[in-house]
Amino acid sequence: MIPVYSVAQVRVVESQEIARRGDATLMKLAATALASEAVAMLDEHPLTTQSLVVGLIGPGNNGGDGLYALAQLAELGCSILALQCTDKIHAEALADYTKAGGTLLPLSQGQDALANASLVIDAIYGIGYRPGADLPNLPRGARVLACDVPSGLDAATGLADDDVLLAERTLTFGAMKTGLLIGDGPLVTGELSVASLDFDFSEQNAQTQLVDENVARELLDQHRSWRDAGRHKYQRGVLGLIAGSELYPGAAQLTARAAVNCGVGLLRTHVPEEIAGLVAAAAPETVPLDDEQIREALSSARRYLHGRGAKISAWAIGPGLDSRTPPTGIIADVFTSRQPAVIDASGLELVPTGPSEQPRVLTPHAKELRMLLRRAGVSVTTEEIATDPVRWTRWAALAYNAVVLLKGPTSYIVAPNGSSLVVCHGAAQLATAGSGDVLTGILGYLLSDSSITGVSGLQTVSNSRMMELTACAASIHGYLGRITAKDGTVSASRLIDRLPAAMKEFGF
Ligand SMILES: NC(=O)C1=CN([C@@H]2O[C@H](COP(=O)(O)OP(=O)(O)OC[C@H]3O[C@@H](n4cnc5c(N)ncnc54)[C@H](OP(=O)(O)O)[C@@H]3O)[C@@H](O)[C@H]2O)[C@@H](O)CC1
Ligand SMILES: Nc1ncnc2c1ncn2[C@@H]1O[C@H](COP(=O)(O)OP(=O)(O)O)[C@@H](O)[C@H]1O
Repeated sequence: MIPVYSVAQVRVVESQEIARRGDATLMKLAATALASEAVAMLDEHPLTTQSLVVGLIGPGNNGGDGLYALAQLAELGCSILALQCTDKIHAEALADYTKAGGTLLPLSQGQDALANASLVIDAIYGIGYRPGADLPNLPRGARVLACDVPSGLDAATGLADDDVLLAERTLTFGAMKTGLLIGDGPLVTGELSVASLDFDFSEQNAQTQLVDENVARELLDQHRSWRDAGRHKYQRGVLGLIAGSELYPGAAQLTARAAVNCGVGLLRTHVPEEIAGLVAAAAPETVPLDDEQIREALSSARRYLHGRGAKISAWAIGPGLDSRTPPTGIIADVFTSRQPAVIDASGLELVPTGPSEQPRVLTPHAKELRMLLRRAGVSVTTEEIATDPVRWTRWAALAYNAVVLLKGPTSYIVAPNGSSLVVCHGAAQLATAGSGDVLTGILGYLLSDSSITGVSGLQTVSNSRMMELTACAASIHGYLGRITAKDGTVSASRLIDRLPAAMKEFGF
């Protein structure tokens, strides 16, 4: 997990580190990390003067980082140019840069250089940014590496000015900062990484934890064993899907196909008779599940306490249910079980508030979260949710005693105890009908697989593991969106077609 801190916390630790190691040392360390990120982006071995790196230099330490990095890049062999974007400039860094043979021009004289640049380093403003500055327009297609924070983004609030400098990559210093992950942050940072510079955050409590793809891979690997290869399909895990209606016949098919393409041991589907044929045709691997069989599965799961095998390992409830005629009774029975469940879409209208024995993940988008909160007696607008998403998601987690995943460009995963995870940097094209149904299929599958949940016998899945698996599902979904978007427009069906390849990337 990558701990995330507020800008205020970063400032506190930064001042301790400056006292310990000195300002210039830290800036040079930051610059070295920035220069090597630039080298990685140029992807030229060895660097030649053909590569021109242009630095946009601001008035404070962020500009200082940029100048030191340019000086280092000159030593590595590429052409460099600094463009002064504001009246002030960091004097010591400028002296170092000039000593390395660097030229400084006013921004107004740099248009040709910007048009020819192999790479632009945005070192105008970092965490000292106040909204409302004049920011330069860059040529279309410019490749931008942001130093610490894209200029024009408020690293505390995540709000970006309209003319924020969009980055292909952002290298942030000291620690991951909240504003890079909330609001506009994920839309403007591009690929995001941290150069920790060995800052000591041991006296600070992280605001939340970021789960990126590498972290997701580690979390998924935690309970895998070579013995997994010996499991039969029931041991692997059976997912029970309660979904679909004549009104929304597609959603159940999408979730079913997604779970099947994830490689689920067995998928059993409870859908209305009218659409059973459609679901079977869309996912012939599935086996139908009627009311009686569900009751049998639930009772056999209870008997499991006395040694008999449970037939369903996890549940996915809600995609495409008609909220006017849902199978209320059978769903209420499932809610009394101890098998983990993911509950989405109209299923959210049925989930009870209060304590429960079932480990649950609710997956609302903002409007559904508002509905969940209303059902729990809390009145809030979607605008209020957007301003403080973690707070309102936690309210729902508390009211429903469940892990709640608030979906959107950034996914917030919050447990009743207030702990939270963040997943972001999925493709914007994931905002397409049915993509949430695909997510439900992925998460349902993860919850059903014993080697992923790490539970056996009488154990039930802890909320912290439910959170981790929810973050893994969101991470796989984000990755899936990105690889699908690479070679064309995105639809839920195209996402599903790409799932086997995406799952392989996560160790399946
Ligand atoms: N944290 C760390 O661990 C490390 C941090 N390091 C680096 O330090 C950076 C922070 O440096 P910083 O404090 O000098 O702030 P920075 O963003 O350069 O800008 C401040 C200047 O911009 C000005 N200004 C702002 N908004 C404006 C506006 N709208 N319109 C006009 N002017 C505006 C502002 O003016 P003022 O508010 O003073 O009037 C001030 O002059 C950080 O991002 C990272 O790169 C590394 O070196 C080492 C490790
Ligand atoms: N702008 C965006 N960038 C990245 N991911 C997004 C964006 N908007 C939505 N998503 C993701 O797309 C999915 C949409 O789910 P949902 O709203 O339930 O759609 P549906 O009900 O049509 O299936 C969620 O996983 C959400 O996190």
